Amino acid sequence: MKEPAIEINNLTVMGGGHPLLDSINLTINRGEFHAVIGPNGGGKTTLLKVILGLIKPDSGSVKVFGKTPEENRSLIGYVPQFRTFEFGYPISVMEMVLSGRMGHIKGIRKTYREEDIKIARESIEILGIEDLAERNLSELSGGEQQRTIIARALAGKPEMLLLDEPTVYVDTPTNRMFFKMLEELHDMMTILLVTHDIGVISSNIDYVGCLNRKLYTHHTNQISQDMLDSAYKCPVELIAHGIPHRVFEEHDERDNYTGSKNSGSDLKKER
Ligand SMILES: Nc1ncnc2c1ncn2[C@@H]1O[C@H](COP(=O)(O)OP(=O)(O)OP(=O)(O)O)[C@@H](O)[C@H]1O
Repeated sequence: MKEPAIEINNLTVMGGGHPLLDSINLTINRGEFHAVIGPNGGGKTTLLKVILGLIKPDSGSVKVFGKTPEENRSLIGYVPQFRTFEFGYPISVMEMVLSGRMGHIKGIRKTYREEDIKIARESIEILGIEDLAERNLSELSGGEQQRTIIARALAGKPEMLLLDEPTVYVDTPTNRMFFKMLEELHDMMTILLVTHDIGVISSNIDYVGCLNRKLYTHHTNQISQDMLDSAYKCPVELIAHGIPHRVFEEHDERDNYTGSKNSGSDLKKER
């Protein structure tokens, strides 16, 4: 029987007098890989923060592995947006990854134990960045920094990984490696990835949701133009099954877009 990792029912979150999330329903079962796409400001980060228990719903309910988000937050590994990190600090990769153990050390004096160091090393190995362990974070490439902050999330020994715009600062080859790595992580845990970049949606994702205050979940990893239209309200790039295979809708800049023009099968150009 399927065990829900996340169960969200009729969730509404208000901000500035408006709904930031409006009557959201979402179930993610253990072991699934979900992606939520949507435009900037569509509510993706807000959704992740509700799952983490950092933002309280105005109405509706959220369960994380059957309990409140606060009760089970330690089961979640959170990879926040890159811009929330200060990579200029003189801190090594190992130190950064070890900081992911903080929540697991009891007491006021936070001293890393041998077990913490062992788990941090394992996380570094999973991400394949052993060679970088003693390097300063500020010297690394965007892709290497990306691996480091994911290793930090893994150091908390999560059962689910939440990733917020994980590919913003990485180039296409790094993106491909990133998805290969996520595929491997998917064998170990449940994953929810949110992004405004539909180019990151790959064939190993089980379900795609489109979020723009309201959430539309699709039981497919193929994004259709209608799905995008409902979330973005304007023509955007469409990616077909598999990362390198991109399809673009014809887009006339002079058009004032008012709604759905093409179905997925009307797509014409291919690179
Ligand atoms: N505390 C708040 N009060 C009022 N409005 C807020 C609050 N927090 C966020 N917002 C607004 O809610 C909307 C959703 O923000 P959120 O960060 O969830 O979007 P997002 O989809 O993650 O965007 P991006 O892709 O740009 O990161 C934005 O318009 C933002 O300005």
